[in-house]
Amino acid sequence: MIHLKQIEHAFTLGRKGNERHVPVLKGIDLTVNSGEIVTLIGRSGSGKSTLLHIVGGFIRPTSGTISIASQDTTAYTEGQWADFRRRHLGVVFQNFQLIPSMTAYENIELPLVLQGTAPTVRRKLTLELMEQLGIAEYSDHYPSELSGGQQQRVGIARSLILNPPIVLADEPTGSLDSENEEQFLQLLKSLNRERKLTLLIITHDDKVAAIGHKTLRIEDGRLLNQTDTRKLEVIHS
Ligand SMILES: Nc1ncnc2c1ncn2[C@@H]1O[C@H](COP(=O)(O)OP(=O)(O)OP(=O)(O)O)[C@@H](O)[C@H]1O
Repeated sequence: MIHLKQIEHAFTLGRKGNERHVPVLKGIDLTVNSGEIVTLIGRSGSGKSTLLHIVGGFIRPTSGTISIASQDTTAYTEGQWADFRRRHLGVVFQNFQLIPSMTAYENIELPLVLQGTAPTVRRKLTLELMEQLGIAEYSDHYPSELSGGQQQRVGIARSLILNPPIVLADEPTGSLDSENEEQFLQLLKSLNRERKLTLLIITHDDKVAAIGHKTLRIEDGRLLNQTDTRKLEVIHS
């Protein structure tokens, strides 16, 4: 489903004429199969976010190839990536990125509005998903009126509303307490089971890493070992 081959990335720092290239990713090969949860663990600064931003098309790698859902996205323009993301990818960020002036309901509905979905269909889909994620009662709440755990659920609902087959999550439990973290991890596991959602999650938290069918460790821009913690068949049975 996601195939990265020999991805390298260097950031350019410094003024023009005096630039420095700082290599951050140094030849990453990564495969995420359909219906799999892959967790990527590593220290701060190891290159996790850069890698996820490359998979989401927010950063163009210096070299290497990217293929997602059988499409070679390596040379996509920003416009092509935006279109591709709408059809294939949901993205959950650590700080939720909810729009403060919109209610929970409006935040979740927004991708459907932008897509031009009819109001009655929008309402049905949004309410159904809020019900499924246990946030229906917070419909009229603004983000500032929600707890961290509730905001995170709104964030994931918004990333799921267009029913993407793949979700990318950057430190999704970073600001949750342990009880909310546990609930959120259960939610991700059930979405994986019920919707066969493919998940790529980056984290520095062992508890989050443990929900992966496969856990990869990144160190100084290189993937180290690959641990198949459990077999997919066992998880899905
Ligand atoms: N836009 C940028 N310009 C220059 N350097 C950057 C940029 N973004 C990241 N870096 C550098 O790339 C390296 C990897 O950063 P990245 O954010 O991918 O790490 P990370 O593993 O996600 O860290 P954290 O867990 O702290 O979020 C760091 O040394 C960082 O300083």
